[in-house]
Amino acid sequence: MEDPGQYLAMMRQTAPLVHNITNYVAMNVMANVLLAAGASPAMIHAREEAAEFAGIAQALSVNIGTVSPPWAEAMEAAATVAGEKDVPWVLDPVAVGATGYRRALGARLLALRPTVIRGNASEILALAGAVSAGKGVDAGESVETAENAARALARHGGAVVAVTGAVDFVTDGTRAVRIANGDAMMPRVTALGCSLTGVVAAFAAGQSPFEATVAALAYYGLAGERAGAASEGPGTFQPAFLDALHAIDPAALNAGARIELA
Ligand SMILES: Nc1ncnc2c1ncn2[C@@H]1O[C@H](COP(=O)(O)OP(=O)(O)OP(=O)(O)O)[C@@H](O)[C@H]1O
Ligand SMILES: Cc1ncsc1CCO
Ligand SMILES: [Mg+2]
Repeated sequence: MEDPGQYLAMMRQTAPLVHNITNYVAMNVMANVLLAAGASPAMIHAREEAAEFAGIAQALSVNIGTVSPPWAEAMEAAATVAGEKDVPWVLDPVAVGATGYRRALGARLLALRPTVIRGNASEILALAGAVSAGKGVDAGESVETAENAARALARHGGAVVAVTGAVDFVTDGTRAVRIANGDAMMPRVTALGCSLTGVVAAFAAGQSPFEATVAALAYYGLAGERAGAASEGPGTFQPAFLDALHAIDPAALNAGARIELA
C-alpha cells in the first residue's frame, strides 16, 4: 500500500466518535489509546442505550472479553443498528474458542456481518470453526497458521479479517497483506489488542475497510516499535506507547510502515 499515512490523516481530521462495547480490563487503556491516536472514544454498554448510541457513532467496536448476558444483548442490538445505518463495526472475538457460551455468541455476532474482524491467531481459527489451542485470551498459534482460516472467514462473511501477532495478516478474501511492524513487548501489556480493535474502528470511519485496517495496524505497530526503543519493560512501555501514538504523523507512518503483499 502506497500511502497509509493518508488514512491516519483522514482519521485525525474526522476525529471520529467511536462507540466501544469492550471489557473491564480494556476500558481505560482503550479510551486512552483512542484519544492519543486522535479519535473520540465512548465506552457505552447498557442494553437500554447501546443500540441508540451505535446509531449516532461514526464507528463501533464490539469486544467479548468479559461478556455476560446483558452485555451480549447490548452487543447484538448495537451491531444490528450499525448494520442498518452503515456504521462500520469491528468485532474482537476475545477467547472465542474457550467456552461454549463464547462460541455461540461469536457465531451470532458473525451473523450480523462485522465490517472488520480483528483477533489473534487462536481467535480467528476458533471463529472460523477450526480447532484452536488458544490459552484463554492469549494466542496459542502463529499468525501463519490462521491465514487460511482468515481468508475463509473473509470470503464467507464479507468482512475484512485481521490476524495480529509477530507479523500481522489482513485479508478481504481476495487481497491479502502482511504488516511487519510491532514490538515483542506488546503482548506483555494487557488490552493492547483490544485497544487496537478500537483504533481499527476509528480508521474505518468513512474509509475503505481493507486499506483503513492495514494502515491502522502499521500505525499501531510503528508506535509499538518507538515505545519499545524508549522503554525498559512492560511498565514503562505503556506511557511511551501512548506518547508514540500521539507523536506519529502521516509522513512518519509512510516512512516506517512495513507492509507487503501476501
Ligand atoms: N511478538 C510480537 N512482535 C511484534 N508485535 C507483536 C507481537 N505480538 C503482538 N504484536 C502486536 O501487538 C498488537 C496486539 O496484537 P495481539 O495479537 O497481541 O492482540 P491480542 O492477543 O488480541 O491482545 P489482548 O487480547 O491482550 O488485547 C498488534 O499490533 C500486533 O502486531
Ligand atoms: C486479560 C483479559 N481477560 C479477559 S479480557 C482481557 C483483556 C485482554 O484480552
Ligand atoms: Mg485480544
